[in-house]
Amino acid sequence: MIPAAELRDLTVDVDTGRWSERVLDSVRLVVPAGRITALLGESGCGKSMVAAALTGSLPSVARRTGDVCVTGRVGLVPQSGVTAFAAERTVGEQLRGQNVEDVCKAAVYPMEALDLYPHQHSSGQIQRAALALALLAEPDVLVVDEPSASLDRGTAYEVWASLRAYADAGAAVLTITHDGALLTETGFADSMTFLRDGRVIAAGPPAEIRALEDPYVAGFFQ
Ligand SMILES: Nc1ncnc2c1ncn2[C@@H]1O[C@H](COP(=O)(O)OP(=O)(O)OP(=O)(O)O)[C@@H](O)[C@H]1O
Repeated sequence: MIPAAELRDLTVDVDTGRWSERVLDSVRLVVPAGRITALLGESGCGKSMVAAALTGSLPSVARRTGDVCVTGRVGLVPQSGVTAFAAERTVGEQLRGQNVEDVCKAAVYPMEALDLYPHQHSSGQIQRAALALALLAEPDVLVVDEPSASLDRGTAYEVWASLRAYADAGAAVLTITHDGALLTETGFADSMTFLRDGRVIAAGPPAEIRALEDPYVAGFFQ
């Protein structure tokens, strides 16, 4: 299996001048092509920092050691979809390309909303617009921060199914999520990695992870 993206002993420290913190500590993570790798963990444990490291967008106050290896082009769907768009132009003006209809369908984005400005969307709608925007660029490595956070269960299922199809077409997909239950029920994820306080505390196929008798991990499957 080809690791399209990999973190090797990644440690990230942030120092704002007023406070400093180790936000990632010796993180090892492999994101293979053709697979969905899910990253889970409590709020503030460092998931978005992993996404930032993989997409070359760590904050300026961050210092890192260790290696970040990415093969091919990487795309990011940020946690807040609205940040993927310029505020002063409609989403339709920014979602341009031959495959717009296809990517909107894959992202379950309602095309009738294309004429709206980013801030005129609901958070679930703009998140799906951001996914459509990322898919338009056909990245080899797709990092999606909370794809189903603002979605009802049915729409979340459709979005996950599209991510599954995108991985099956050959891409390496890393998804940050709290939705362990849906992922194991549907079988959409190939592997899961759990972070706690910036450290990887469990990683493996969903069935193995699900069987762990760790209250921290189990909390994500309720
Ligand atoms: N731009 C930044 N500058 C400094 N520190 C930051 C910055 N962004 C995040 N952090 C810190 O890094 C740590 C990890 O944050 P991160 O956003 O990766 O958490 P997360 O697991 O994605 O949380 P959530 O599930 O709430 O989104 C937190 O302690 C946070 O305060």
